[in-house]
Amino acid sequence: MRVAKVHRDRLIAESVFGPVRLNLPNGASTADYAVGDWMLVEPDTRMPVRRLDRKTILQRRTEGGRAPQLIAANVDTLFIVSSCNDDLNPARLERYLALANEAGTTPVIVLTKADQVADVAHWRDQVAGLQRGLQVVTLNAKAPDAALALARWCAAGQTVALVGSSGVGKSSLLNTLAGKSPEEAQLTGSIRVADGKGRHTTTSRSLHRIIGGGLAIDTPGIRTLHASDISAGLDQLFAEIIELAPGCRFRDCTHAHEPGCAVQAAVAAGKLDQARVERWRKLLDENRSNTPVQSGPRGNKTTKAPGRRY
Ligand SMILES: Nc1nc2c(ncn2[C@@H]2O[C@H](COP(=O)(O)OP(=O)(O)OP(=O)(O)O)[C@@H](O)[C@H]2O)c(=O)[nH]1
Ligand SMILES: [Zn+2]
Repeated sequence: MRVAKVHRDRLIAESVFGPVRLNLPNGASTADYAVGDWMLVEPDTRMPVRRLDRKTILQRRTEGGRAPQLIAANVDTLFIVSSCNDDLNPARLERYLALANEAGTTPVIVLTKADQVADVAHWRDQVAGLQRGLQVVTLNAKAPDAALALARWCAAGQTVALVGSSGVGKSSLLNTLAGKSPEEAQLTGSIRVADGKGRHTTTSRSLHRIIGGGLAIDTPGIRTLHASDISAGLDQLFAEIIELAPGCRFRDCTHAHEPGCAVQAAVAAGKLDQARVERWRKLLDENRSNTPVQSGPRGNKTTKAPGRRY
């Protein structure tokens, strides 16, 4: 079965027979499970036997949170949704890219509301350089052909997740991917679930079947994202800067003020955007101050992560 919804007190999974409420053993926490998890379940008791190893895991730390909060598991592609308008924010998109990289999912930037602008290339150009090899799709989230534009990531066996700020068109896009008109979406936005007592309760759904045969996970509630617990994901995001560092005169160069700095030289030569370097530094600092490091023999002490320099 595949976990479709994680509530504080219960887990709903999709089985070949439809949605099923799982029974967790005493003391088990639903917070240990993520939407998208694959579970072996004992059919009679509906108790989990085992959670299968995760291929990818999207997670983030909430303000003051002791453990990262699981967002979604086994996501192949993360659709990072933004719109062709002035709300488009490179720093915010870079946070989502770092999240995707760290999780092991392939990020795709989806720019909605392309039908409302004359010059789509202008908006595409603003995001294309945010990561090497980054895939960018521009579309109208409400038009049926949006599903076609994203079809290569939505085939059977594929799982996508959607993230992005409020109002960028995630719900619209999800409905289009699911092949639903807005009226239908209103009616079918929730599913009926049989609980242990044979009653039916209605719950909003997080795992959606989409045309093409894949599955989509929506992620309501991720309004703001702060970088934390990221390591390789940042190096991948800012590869063009990281690769310059060996050319600096000092091995512990901070690329801020040192003589012989290859990063500053690239900025001066117009090969690297100063704003991009500043965002990189800010994200590194943010990640560092939000990431507790485990220390001590039992790993129960939390201290600030040591400064990491390139
Ligand atoms: N013209 C046009 N309108 C769009 C597009 N995408 C979304 N909209 C409209 O923008 C508004 C917000 O879209 P939603 O799909 O509700 O956005 P959301 O990201 O789900 O927002 P939250 O539910 O707040 O997270 C709605 O009025 C949509 O009809 C698009 O590509 N083109
Ligand atoms: Zn340097």
